[in-house]
Amino acid sequence: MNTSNSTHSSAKSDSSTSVEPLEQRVRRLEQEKVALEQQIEALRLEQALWNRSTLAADLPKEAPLDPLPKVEKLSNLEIARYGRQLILPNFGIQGQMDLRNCAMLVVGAGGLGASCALYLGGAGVGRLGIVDHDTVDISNLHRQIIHNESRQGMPKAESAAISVRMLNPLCQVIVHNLVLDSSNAQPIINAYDIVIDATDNAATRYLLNDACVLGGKPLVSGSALRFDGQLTTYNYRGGPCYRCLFPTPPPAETVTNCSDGGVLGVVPGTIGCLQALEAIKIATRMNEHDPPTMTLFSANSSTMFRTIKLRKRKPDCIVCGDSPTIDKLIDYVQFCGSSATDKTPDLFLIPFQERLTCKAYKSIYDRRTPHVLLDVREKVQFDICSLPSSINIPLKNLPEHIDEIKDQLGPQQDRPVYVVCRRGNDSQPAVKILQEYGITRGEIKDIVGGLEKWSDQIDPDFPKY
Ligand SMILES: Nc1ncnc2c1ncn2[C@@H]1O[C@H](COP(=O)(O)OP(=O)(O)OP(=O)(O)O)[C@@H](O)[C@H]1O
Ligand SMILES: [Zn+2]
Repeated sequence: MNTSNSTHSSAKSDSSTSVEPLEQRVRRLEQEKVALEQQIEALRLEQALWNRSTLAADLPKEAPLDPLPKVEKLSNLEIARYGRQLILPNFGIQGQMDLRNCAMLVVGAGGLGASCALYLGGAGVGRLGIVDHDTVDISNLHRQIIHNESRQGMPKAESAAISVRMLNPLCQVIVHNLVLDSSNAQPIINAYDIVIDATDNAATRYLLNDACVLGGKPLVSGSALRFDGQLTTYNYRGGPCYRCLFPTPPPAETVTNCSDGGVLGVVPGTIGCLQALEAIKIATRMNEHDPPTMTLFSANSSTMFRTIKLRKRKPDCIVCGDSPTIDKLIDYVQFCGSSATDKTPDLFLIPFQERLTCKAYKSIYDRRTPHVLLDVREKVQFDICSLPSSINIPLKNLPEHIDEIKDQLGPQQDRPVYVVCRRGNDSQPAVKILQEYGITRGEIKDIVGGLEKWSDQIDPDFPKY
């Protein structure tokens, strides 16, 4: 051991004193130049973070219709960066080259897309497209860790691209700051090898499914809500497409999003990581012969993960079957009854004369007119914030608690009842229920726009969540 070491070091010192051949010197300097250029690029990105407009202007905005240039050799910088995964058996140089030569599209830079895009960028995907139409909001940051406090109001696709480029300047990131819909999806999807569905709405799920079937792309799909998540790869190696499993969309009113249902931040973070893993496995052909599966995650259960084997594609599926009837993208807003941008639509279930504006309620409140203020949100929300002297009975429990309201109506049972909720949607069916029970001789009205509008129009100190 000692002997061999000393031989090595003496050989080294010999070579360091000898003159380096010109050709070798040129090669070495060229490599150093590339490494320095990459370092300059990383520093420039860091500096540009403080100058948003410079960086934003610099990001590629169009779908790259040119194919990703194929490389056949990793640079020394790449070998240093990806060393820990390069030494993995069954991954190695070939796996890294496969990633380097792969273009992936992450649709949605929200809860799922945040962890997914960061891990894909970090792993060394050659080209990463990021689609999102929305901007960064403070309420995103508990889970969408690709964004940060200083990027509030910035387009999410841009913010996500900055984070990925700062993590790994070798990954080419393409920003698609747009609503992906039938008019633009197909050429964008066709420009990538693998598509990741990190969105949150039915219209986009069906759109992505059909575009991936028509474009022949695997679709790594994830979802997360509250404490639960789900992961499936569609349209891959003879497995089913999303329509094979879910031929019709759920009724729009039964779909809950994170804003209404809540979500624990690490849940989409976990599913997003698994989506990145699935995409890496596809790109590098790992576990090629595994059957198609659906993985269910539940943070609340002791086992947490459950994997179900899926059947092959359905021969009678209208998009991936033997005789498909869908041969181009359709109107997914009409098909699903809701659009990608409908966050929480305002419902109009009762006539306007049976409703109160926030300003009208404020004057009733200021005049101290006797009344009952009924808050029909869930208790967990009522505990966050509430208006003074309101009573809390959640909408779903209302029929069993009618007597509690009657107790508040005064000796003549004639006090008006005003109903409030978070956004002015649940308060309307509550008014209908109270009317059916005929609980008061006074008026029954709800507050338009609910507590969110109260915060916007009356009391800016009232919290919004
Ligand atoms: N068709 C689409 N085109 C572009 N972006 C989309 C499309 N559909 C969904 N998205 C994006 O996917 C992301 C999904 O993220 P997530 O489920 O975490 O919800 P969110 O809208 O960020 O948050 P919240 O529901 O709390 O307001 C969002 O950023 C949304 O803008
Ligand atoms: Zn199908």
